[in-house]
Amino acid sequence: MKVASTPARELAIDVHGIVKRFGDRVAVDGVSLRVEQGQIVAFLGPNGSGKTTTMRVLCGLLTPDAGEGRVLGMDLLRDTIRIRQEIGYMTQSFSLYEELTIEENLEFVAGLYRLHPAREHVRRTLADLGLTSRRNQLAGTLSGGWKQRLALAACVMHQPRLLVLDEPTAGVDPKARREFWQELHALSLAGITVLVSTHYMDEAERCHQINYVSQGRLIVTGTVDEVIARSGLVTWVLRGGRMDEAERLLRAAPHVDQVAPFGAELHVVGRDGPALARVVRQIARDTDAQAEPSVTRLEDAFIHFIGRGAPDRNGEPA
Ligand SMILES: Nc1ncnc2c1ncn2[C@@H]1O[C@H](COP(=O)(O)OP(=O)(O)OP(=O)(O)O)[C@@H](O)[C@H]1O
Repeated sequence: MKVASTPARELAIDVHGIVKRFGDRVAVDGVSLRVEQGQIVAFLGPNGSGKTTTMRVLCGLLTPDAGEGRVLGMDLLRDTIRIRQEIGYMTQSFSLYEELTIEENLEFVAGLYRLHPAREHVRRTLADLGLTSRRNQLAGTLSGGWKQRLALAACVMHQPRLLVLDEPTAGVDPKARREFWQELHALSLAGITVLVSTHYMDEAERCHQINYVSQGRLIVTGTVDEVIARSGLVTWVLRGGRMDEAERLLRAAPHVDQVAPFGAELHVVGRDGPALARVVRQIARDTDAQAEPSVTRLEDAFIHFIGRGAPDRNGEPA
């Protein structure tokens, strides 16, 4: 046993070369990933890029066609039943019994998982998720945010070590989304590893690790800062002056990869820093605008990665 190579923090996920095919379609294409225990990990990418399939393979719900690795210290290929017992999975269309109360829904789930004593598991889960005062409310009368909180309660009641959430906040208002993310961070602090797919940049920015998926491949992995740095992009902001004209000139200018209006500002992004600076300063002068360098945002980095998308294996446009 090589003690010296033991990582500082235990790895919840350590997989290599994962491939998953559906017929001729390669949904996951050679994914390798390491995730430390207790991290919140985002999967981003266009619809159909393989986020859900990747997460399903990683939590033992789908068997990969190739690849190997360990999840929660167990063998991804041999220990799938044991891995599944340790995961909580919230699908895109989580289902609740609308005609049952919050408490009755959780009692039902406790029965499915054969949790004993069920009453105690339900009581603890209601308290942990801030649902106790609403426990007698019918699920069908809950707002989107509370329904989603109940769905989260249902998938953490059996105390999983790995939580898999497939676009959990789609259609939920900003306040409820923020509260939901506070819950995820509390779970993370308790040592639970969270895999979450999302299309929201602000949610990605709340994660310890971001994975950008395109056509089944991991295009980039890292922290927010690492992902932005890997894009190699430089950003300038223009304000004041004749913005319509500035935008038109910038779109036609060399060394400008992206131009995006934000309120009264234009964000201009490119890869060649000195060349971009020259172009932006000239156009700012010509349009009576002020120009200054700015911080590259995650969204700009992703738009850059989308544009570069990996070669398509499935014969569809990138
Ligand atoms: N059970 C299945 N049988 C056949 N093809 C599938 C199956 N599940 C997924 N696919 C295909 O695999 C590819 C990846 O799908 P997946 O659902 O993983 O993408 P996604 O990034 O999660 O998409 P979305 O953002 O729309 O949820 C798609 O082309 C999809 O049609």
